[in-house]
Amino acid sequence: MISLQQVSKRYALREGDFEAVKSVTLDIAEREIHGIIGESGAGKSTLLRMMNVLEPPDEGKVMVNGADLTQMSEIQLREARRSIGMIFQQFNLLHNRTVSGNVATPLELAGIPKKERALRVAECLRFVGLLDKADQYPAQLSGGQKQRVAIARALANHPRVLLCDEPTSSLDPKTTVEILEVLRHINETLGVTIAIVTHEMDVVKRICHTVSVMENGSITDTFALQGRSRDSALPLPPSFREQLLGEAGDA
Ligand SMILES: Nc1ncnc2c1ncn2[C@@H]1O[C@H](COP(=O)(O)OP(=O)(O)OP(=O)(O)O)[C@@H](O)[C@H]1O
Repeated sequence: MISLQQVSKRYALREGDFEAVKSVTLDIAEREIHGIIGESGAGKSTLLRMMNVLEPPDEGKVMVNGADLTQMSEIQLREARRSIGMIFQQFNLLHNRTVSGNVATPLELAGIPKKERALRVAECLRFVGLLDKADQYPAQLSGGQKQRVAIARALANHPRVLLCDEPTSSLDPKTTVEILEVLRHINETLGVTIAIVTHEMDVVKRICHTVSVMENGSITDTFALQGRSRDSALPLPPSFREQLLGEAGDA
């Protein structure tokens, strides 16, 4: 479903080029929840943002749902991105629009007629349990509620893929669990493939089927959790693997 083939990303810094992602190859199967875990600065967010070419790779291919995003024109890319939703740590809501206005935004951009739009907004808000907040503004909501709005917005165009960049890092433990359950529900009931970047082991243990460990711009390990059969693409167990597999049974 998502296939990164030897993707690299360099940033030009005053002291020279810095390679944030170094020739990474990664395949995420349809309906999988794949975690990308690693320390701060490892390149996780950069890698995730390459999956919808929000960050264009300097080298390599990005295939999503059989199409090569790196070969697309801006117009084709805009169309392809409709099937790839994204959520962020800081929610990225529009503060001057109501909850329903936020969820309606991608539908407006896609040219969906008003009546159909209103029905879809209500459907998405019902899905995340926030229909009663439709007319409120983001400032009136808790962090967990804001992330639910962001999720509803990401679902509006019926995506096949959802990219999550540290979606629970601003939330308390109880709200984190609630949001992860929403993501699991999306995966199970809508069949959406999910890639989730996190530095929290608990996030991976709770919902991921497979996980990649990132260090210094490279993936050093990829393996399956929760009894899912997906063999490691790379040898040898570093500490993340031991910690995750050692306790995965309790998850
Ligand atoms: N636009 C940019 N310009 C220059 N350097 C960047 C840019 N974006 C990211 N970097 C650098 O690339 C490296 C990887 O960043 P990235 O945000 O992908 O890491 P991360 O693993 O997601 O870290 P964190 O968990 O702290 O968000 C970091 O050293 C970062 O400083």
